[in-house]
Amino acid sequence: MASAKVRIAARLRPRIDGELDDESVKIIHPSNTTGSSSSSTTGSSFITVANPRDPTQIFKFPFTSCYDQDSTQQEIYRNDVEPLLDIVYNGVTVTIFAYGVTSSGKTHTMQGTKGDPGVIPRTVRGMFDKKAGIQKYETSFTVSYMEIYKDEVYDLLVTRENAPKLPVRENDSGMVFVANLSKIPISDVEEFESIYNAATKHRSVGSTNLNHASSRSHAVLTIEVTMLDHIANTTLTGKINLVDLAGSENNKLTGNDPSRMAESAAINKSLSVLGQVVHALNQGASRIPYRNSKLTRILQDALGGSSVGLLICNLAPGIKFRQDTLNTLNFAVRTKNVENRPVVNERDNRPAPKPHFAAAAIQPPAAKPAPAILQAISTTGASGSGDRRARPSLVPVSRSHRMSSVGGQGVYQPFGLPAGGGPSRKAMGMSEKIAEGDSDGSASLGFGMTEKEIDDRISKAVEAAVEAEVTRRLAERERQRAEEEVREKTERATADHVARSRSKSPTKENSLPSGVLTPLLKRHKDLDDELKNRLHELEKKYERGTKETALADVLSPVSKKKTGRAYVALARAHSEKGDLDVALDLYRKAETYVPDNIKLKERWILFVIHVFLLKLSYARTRS
Ligand SMILES: Nc1ncnc2c1ncn2[C@@H]1O[C@H](COP(=O)(O)OP(=O)(O)OP(=O)(O)O)[C@@H](O)[C@H]1O
Repeated sequence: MASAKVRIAARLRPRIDGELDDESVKIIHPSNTTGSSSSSTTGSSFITVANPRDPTQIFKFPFTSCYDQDSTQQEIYRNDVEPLLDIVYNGVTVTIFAYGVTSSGKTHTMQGTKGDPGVIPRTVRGMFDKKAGIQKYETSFTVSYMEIYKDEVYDLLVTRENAPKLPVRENDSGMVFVANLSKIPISDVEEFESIYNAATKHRSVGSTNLNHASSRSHAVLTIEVTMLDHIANTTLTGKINLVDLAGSENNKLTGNDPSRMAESAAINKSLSVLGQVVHALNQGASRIPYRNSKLTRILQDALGGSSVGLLICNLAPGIKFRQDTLNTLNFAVRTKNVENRPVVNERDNRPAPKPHFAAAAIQPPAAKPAPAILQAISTTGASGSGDRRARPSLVPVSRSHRMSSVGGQGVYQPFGLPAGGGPSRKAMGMSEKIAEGDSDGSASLGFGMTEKEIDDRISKAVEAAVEAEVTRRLAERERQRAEEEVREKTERATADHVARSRSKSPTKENSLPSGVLTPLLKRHKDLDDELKNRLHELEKKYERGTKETALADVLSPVSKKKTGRAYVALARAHSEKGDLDVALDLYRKAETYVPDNIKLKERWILFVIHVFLLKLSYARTRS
């Protein structure tokens, strides 16, 4: 299956007023190219950076596209962005992101100014220009625009006061998407510009020592093009994500106040997770930490996924940025090894074959398996094959979508649609053929049966299946009812017992006999430091009787898991000491942190039953 590496372009911005530039960052073009940028075909431009600690040592970074201080917005668009539009028009998702330290020129490159527009406005114009040359489809466009601010996603196309935090979700096929994000239809460039200009004002921007209009969020603009082919009855969906990342920051240089610091911490954390994702992909790690930040979850498709990626690295020339420049270039070097497996998003709009023919006793000739990349990809980024398989597109694709892997020589070769006639088409052919029979349903279909006989067989098979399903559901309902009854009884008994012990000793429920951790920690020498610290914290908190209420909501998934584990360990320790009520409560608390952990739920229910039975037998013995 053809793969495509993430393409890299690097751009050095000009020196700005008051900035000291010792010219230690240089763009070197091959002698045979004219102008300020290399074409993407020469591949021999490179960037040199002097080591900040030892200026005699020069680091060299070769990239296919390098742009110096005199490069223009048009050059970048023409060389690196415009060729990607054909890919979008072939039903593939393209993601372009601008990366670099704060004030390195990301927003200038992506957004630009009214007089000197950047990648975003040029891309939209280019998309509309290309549409005119495509007669085959009925084409429509939509725009969506979001920002990720302090690891929360907001819709930039709604007014700020009304903008709720949007959840990032995964559909049944493992596609990551932002729920409830608006998608506005656009019919021309002017319409786009009025929406975009208004929305950009909603973006979180603040002043720092390094940039008076510094982006405090990551912004993701998506243009989706839907192409309806009325003759073939298919829909092709191409997308381009244009991402202006917030810049990494050194708080000593930015002079950030406490509120800027909080923003800065979120920015630096998400960028560091981005680095970890790239590192893990390069290592062929079994777990890629996409889920550790919203940014990487949303960009999952562009890194090791099914879209085509272009990373524009923005560099600032000032002396004070030297280390950041090296960090950015090192990130670019690592990213250029990341491989994606682009797929074409095409949906067959023809009605599915009648279900009874599909399920019939007569089996149509076995269709070849669809080249659906979705079958082969890991949907969570956390599963374990270890290879660098593509992850799914950001596009939530309906089940009827046909996803074909993109063939061809490389990312920048425009490619045609895969030839028609996939399995669904074959199945369709079959049903069409059967439907040609006589209207009285008595025509022989060449399988030794009339259509009526086939229908009878199918009806019987369906009836039997329905009956079996009804029986299964009734049994399941009965089982759940019985379980519920046991649980209710147990809870009632436990509540009575707790109430009784409370009346005897009001503080007992929250008290933790000191030293309970010592034997536990001795036994579990393998507990890591973080878990140990967490246990100590919990012990203290428990002694103070602190309420857990909203804590579970604010922790990261990893912290929640660790806290859940810590509670389980404490619960066990208490259970072994015979403090069953305390243990019960701790299990319940553990469950609030990891509500999806079925094993824990089972363990908790068993424990509740165990306590209930113990108490019952104790009560019987006493009476
Ligand atoms: N190629 C360029 N030509 C002229 N000016 C530029 C260029 N690139 C950046 N600048 C100027 O440099 C300053 C910083 O650029 P910009 O705001 O785009 O940086 P940024 O990387 O987006 O910063 P932040 O991460 O803080 O948002 C701006 O004043 C911008 O106009």
